[in-house]
Amino acid sequence: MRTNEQVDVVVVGLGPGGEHIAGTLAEAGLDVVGIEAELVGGECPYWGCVPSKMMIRAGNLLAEAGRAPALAGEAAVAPDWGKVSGRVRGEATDDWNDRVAADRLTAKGGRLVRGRARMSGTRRVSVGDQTFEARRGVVLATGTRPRVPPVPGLARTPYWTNRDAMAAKELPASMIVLGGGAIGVELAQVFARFGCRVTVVEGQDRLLSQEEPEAGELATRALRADGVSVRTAARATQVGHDGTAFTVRLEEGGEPLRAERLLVATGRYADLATLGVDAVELDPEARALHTDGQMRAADGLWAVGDITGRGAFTHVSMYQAEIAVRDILGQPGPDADYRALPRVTFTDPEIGAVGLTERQARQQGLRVRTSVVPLSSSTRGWIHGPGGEGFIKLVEDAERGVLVGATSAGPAGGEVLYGLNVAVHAEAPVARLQHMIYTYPTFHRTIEAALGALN
Ligand SMILES: Cc1cc2nc3c(=O)[nH]c(=O)nc-3n(C[C@H](O)[C@H](O)[C@H](O)COP(=O)(O)OP(=O)(O)OC[C@H]3O[C@@H](n4cnc5c(N)ncnc54)[C@H](O)[C@@H]3O)c2cc1C
Ligand SMILES: NC(=O)c1ccc[n+]([C@@H]2O[C@H](COP(=O)([O-])OP(=O)(O)OC[C@H]3O[C@@H](n4cnc5c(N)ncnc54)[C@H](O)[C@@H]3O)[C@@H](O)[C@H]2O)c1
Repeated sequence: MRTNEQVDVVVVGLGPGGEHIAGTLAEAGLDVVGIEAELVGGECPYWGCVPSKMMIRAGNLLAEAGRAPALAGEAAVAPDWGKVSGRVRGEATDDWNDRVAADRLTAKGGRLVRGRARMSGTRRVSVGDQTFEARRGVVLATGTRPRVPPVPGLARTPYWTNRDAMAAKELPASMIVLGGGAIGVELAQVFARFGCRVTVVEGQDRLLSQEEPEAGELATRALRADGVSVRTAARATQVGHDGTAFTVRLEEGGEPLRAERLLVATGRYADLATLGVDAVELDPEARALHTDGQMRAADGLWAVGDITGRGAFTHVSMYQAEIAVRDILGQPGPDADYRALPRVTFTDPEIGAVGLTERQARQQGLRVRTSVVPLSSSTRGWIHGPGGEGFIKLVEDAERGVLVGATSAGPAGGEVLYGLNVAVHAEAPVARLQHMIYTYPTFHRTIEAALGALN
């Protein structure tokens, strides 16, 4: 039987952004329905950030043990993927059970409805036989799905996406990774450290192609040091599977690549068509839902997270969620500001970046000064020895004398990034940063050297 119900707010998709909005608005006393097709919590805790970082923590331990002979003496380790998959299953994902997250929402006063929802009009959402009319409005926070490129043969094979990789109880003996972006490089390194023979096939001429060239070069060196075969500017022209192994033919010719598993990590897309956004006169073919600074996508409609195309990161989703909550509650607050958007690729070494790359800054017509200083030139980098590779790169808008972008790569590169994140966000004058006291002997002292080297 079809039912129609009025509530204050409907949140579609309960990943990091949607769950935060639904819970906070319910705590504020609104009548909130959160609709989730799969697991409350979304991609990040079950198939993304959390399990992948658990794997990386384990892989980094093995790598550190491998550095012991040069610095501290023999350290014997025997990699055991069972420990990693056991922790992912038991601690991170509760065996892919969202009971705790679902209870958290209801404890805050929100109502959870399970199912795949569609927009059916302005402030109207349908799921199964139910239609909800939202007095205040609807929030779309449905995230993204893996984009599978149209390589001939690929669709017919049992390829893996991030979800299969996160759930793997056993490690394959060999794996081809299609795509050398964040997912590709992080997982390639972890799997290689546990003994899997990995080949990364990246279409662009470097890994992490959206970051600085120096970042891609460092990632390539790091992966190769772990035994990963890195093929850049490589286009797959045919994929096959013979029941046991995958073959990938490359445009450049030669013997096809062969491996037990194939991981597709070639980016993600927002599925606006099945979400029915045409019911509110938005373009179902668009790459993302465009919003204004208060996360409004249309009358009575807000959107947050990956779906907005402003950076597919949990911290972006949470940041936008805070703004949407304020706006829905009628509280004033600043517009979303993406000038100092930080991101960290958790390879070893970590590669963090904030704001614009040098290329983006020049494309914006800025008069740019830059510097690149290796960590090895700092006392701490030299002390660290093996595993201490990294650099600081700065991008300054020379006209205004402020940093507009920076990259921090190295051990704890993502943590060192924080100071640069503040500098870009607060538009701290370079002249003031040059006369600050930097703790000795830290990795972040390299920032002082890089400020002095700007030209
Ligand atoms: C392997 C991997 C590693 C990552 N590592 C990091 C990291 O280290 N740091 C970081 O910041 N980010 C990382 N990310 C990205 C991060 O996971 C995403 O940016 C984040 O999860 C996006 O949050 P979201 O709120 O947009 O929605 P999502 O987490 O994508 O959740 C959306 C939810 O909506 C539901 N949904 C979709 N359609 C419907 C519908 N029609 N009706 C009802 N429900 C629906 C889905 O089932 C899902 O639960 C990683 C991603 C991957 C894949
Ligand atoms: N540490 C983190 O914060 C983290 C980690 C993993 C994922 N993520 C998020 O998840 C998103 C998705 O990750 P991703 O790695 O799938 O996407 P991505 O956009 O980061 O990288 C995809 C890569 O695949 C390449 N590619 C595309 N088509 C190809 C083809 N046919 N053959 C070979 N290469 C091809 C692209 O050139 C690109 O380098 C990321 O954009 C990121 O926002 C974040």
